[in-house]
Amino acid sequence: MTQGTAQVLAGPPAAAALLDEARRRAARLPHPPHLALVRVGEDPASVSYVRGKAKKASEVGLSSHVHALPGDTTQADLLALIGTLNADPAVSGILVQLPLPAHLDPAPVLLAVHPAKDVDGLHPANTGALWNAHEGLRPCTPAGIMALLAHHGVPVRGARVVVVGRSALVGRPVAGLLLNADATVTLAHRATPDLGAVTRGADILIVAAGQAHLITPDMVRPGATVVDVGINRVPTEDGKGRLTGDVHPDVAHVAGALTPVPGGVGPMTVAQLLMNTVIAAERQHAQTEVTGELVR
Ligand SMILES: NC(=O)C1=CN([C@@H]2O[C@H](COP(=O)(O)OP(=O)(O)OC[C@H]3O[C@@H](n4cnc5c(N)ncnc54)[C@H](OP(=O)(O)O)[C@@H]3O)[C@@H](O)[C@H]2O)C=CC1
Ligand SMILES: Nc1nc(=O)c2c([nH]1)NC[C@@H]1CN(c3ccc(C(=O)N[C@@H](CCC(=O)O)C(=O)O)cc3)C=[N+]21
Repeated sequence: MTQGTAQVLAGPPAAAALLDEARRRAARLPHPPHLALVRVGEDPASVSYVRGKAKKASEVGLSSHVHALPGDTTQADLLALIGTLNADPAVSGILVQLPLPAHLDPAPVLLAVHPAKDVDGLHPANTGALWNAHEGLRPCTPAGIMALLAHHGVPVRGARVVVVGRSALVGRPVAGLLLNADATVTLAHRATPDLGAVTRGADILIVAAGQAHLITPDMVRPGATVVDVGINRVPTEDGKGRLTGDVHPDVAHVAGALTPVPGGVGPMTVAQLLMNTVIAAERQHAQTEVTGELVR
């Protein structure tokens, strides 16, 4: 049997287009949008992601500040910082990097971020808006996936889409965005019987399970578009480890198109965060023009 190789849906060129738009729109505002990045503790992945976000922010002309809190920060102290950032008119967007240390409860923290500054799109006001197709800030990875599909010309309207994973950060919101874009959406999770039978029904398969190589070639419809959201660190001989996705590399012989890891969804997440910061700043500016102040 001759096997094909899937088209690579590369993240960097699609992210560059999004970053260009963010840069252009930021330059039209009277002040550069400001992103407050809140990190608690020293989780190495979080340290590296937050550093990457701050670096990209400066590249598109946004200002940013990393609020690095010690690992033993109390819930009250974290909420107090968010309150200060909410009240500061110079702050356009606030991102609290997840996961938080185990002694902190993320739900009240996400609730505390003002919805107009919630550039992660995780406040219930924004998730509710998404599910009802109302205006709001959209979560970065899901919105980044939509931008990646659009950039590469993958049609969503009418497509049968299967999303593996139902987290608040990825699975649920990407399903909502796809539904809003007129896809027929199925959500699968650990209690889904015969996962392969479900995923084989997908024209577009989105995998956000956090399980290295969960999706094997037999689980993919020939010619399908596969979006691999998973970021799994696997050990290597040199001890440094390497990143791999939730999709087995051999899926490239079955799929029509496939996002790589790294270099697929990851760069879109960061670009969309900066786009969201610009959108938040634009809306705050428009509101200030009308009312003379930011309504809270
Ligand atoms: N590239 C990027 O920008 C980003 C990448 N990620 C990565 O994406 C992955 C998912 O992240 P996140 O959504 O936060 O993870 P969570 O662990 O919060 O959620 C994982 C979901 O996958 C489901 N799942 C896990 N194993 C299976 C299985 N064997 N069969 C079916 N469903 C399964 C779980 O089901 P159940 O609900 O039943 O437990 C759950 O709904 C991770 O690797 C993460 O690192 C995350 C954010 C951004
Ligand atoms: N409040 C919150 N919002 C998030 O958006 C959020 C979060 N918490 N916690 C963790 C996850 C994970 N996440 C990623 C961001 C960038 C890459 C990324 O840039 N990845 C590169 C590789 C990076 C590398 O080499 O380490 C790539 O895939 O090419 C990956 C993952 C955002 N998350």
